[in-house]
Amino acid sequence: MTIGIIGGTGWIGAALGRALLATETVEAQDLVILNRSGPREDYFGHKVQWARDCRDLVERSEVVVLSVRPQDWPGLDFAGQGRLVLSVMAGVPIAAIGPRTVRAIPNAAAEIGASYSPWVAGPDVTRQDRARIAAILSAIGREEELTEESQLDLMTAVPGAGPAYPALMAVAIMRYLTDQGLPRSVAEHAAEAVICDAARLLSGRMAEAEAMVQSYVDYAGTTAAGLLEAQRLGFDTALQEGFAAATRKAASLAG
Ligand SMILES: NC(=O)C1=CN([C@@H]2O[C@H](COP(=O)(O)OP(=O)(O)OC[C@H]3O[C@@H](n4cnc5c(N)ncnc54)[C@H](OP(=O)(O)O)[C@@H]3O)[C@@H](O)[C@H]2O)C=CC1
Ligand SMILES: O=C(O)[C@@H]1CCC=N1
Repeated sequence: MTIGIIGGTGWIGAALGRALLATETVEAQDLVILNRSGPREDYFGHKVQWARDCRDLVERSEVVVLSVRPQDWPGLDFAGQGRLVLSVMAGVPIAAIGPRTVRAIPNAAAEIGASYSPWVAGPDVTRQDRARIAAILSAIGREEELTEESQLDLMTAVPGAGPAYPALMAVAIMRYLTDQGLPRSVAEHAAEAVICDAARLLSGRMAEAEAMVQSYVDYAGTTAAGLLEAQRLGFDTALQEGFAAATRKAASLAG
């Protein structure tokens, strides 16, 4: 299968291109890249094809990945020519791209093969197309087909943000500890212990998240004191409002 990535040197496009090569989902000679800044001799240790423009890329590709920023989409001289298209663009609807389009929302954990990439298929996407899309997205992590395109704005707002909200929490943890006089290095270790290590207890057990919070509250110790005060001051409300603002922004990108 030949795969072309428009935006293949960007944050998500490069993570996908690198993963497709690393997992041998595509051979280097079957990967076609287009960007704004021009060809590079080396693409993650491989010699790939570089397209002159969108038309050239589409002609050389069986599957075309669209990975430019939403604001660059209107200026892109793109015609799918009936090809299977995988768009990762936030906010750009299937109707604006073409009926044989799958829209997916990956996240930055694609860099380490740990993205969650929900996707929705357009009306002309076949069963074989779906299998191809699943194979491509599996190179960067887990994929899941959803039924409604409107669900993708929610996916953009929440899992699409990748490590952003955990990073915000890490910053808060480190600021609290350094404000109390701890060395920055110790604060970093403590934040990593919470955000990266302890949170692994939830892996594969998200259905138990509410019970986990409740078990700390019932324990009535130091963690309960902290959780209850954070909730009283609007911890949950602030996150709900943040997610809602991100969802509104995703919905507004369609113009
Ligand atoms: N970043 C994220 O966490 C996520 C991003 N997305 C979506 O993925 C898409 C890509 O985002 P991201 O990778 O972050 O963006 P980047 O800005 O990192 O990458 C954009 C890419 O598009 C290329 N490009 C821009 N304009 C053109 C053009 N006219 N012709 C050819 N190539 C062009 C750029 O080339 P050059 O480098 O040469 O300028 C670059 O390779 C977006 O639509 C975004 O909504 C979805 C989920 C998560
Ligand atoms: O922050 C952003 O705009 C990108 C697109 C989707 C998620 N992250």
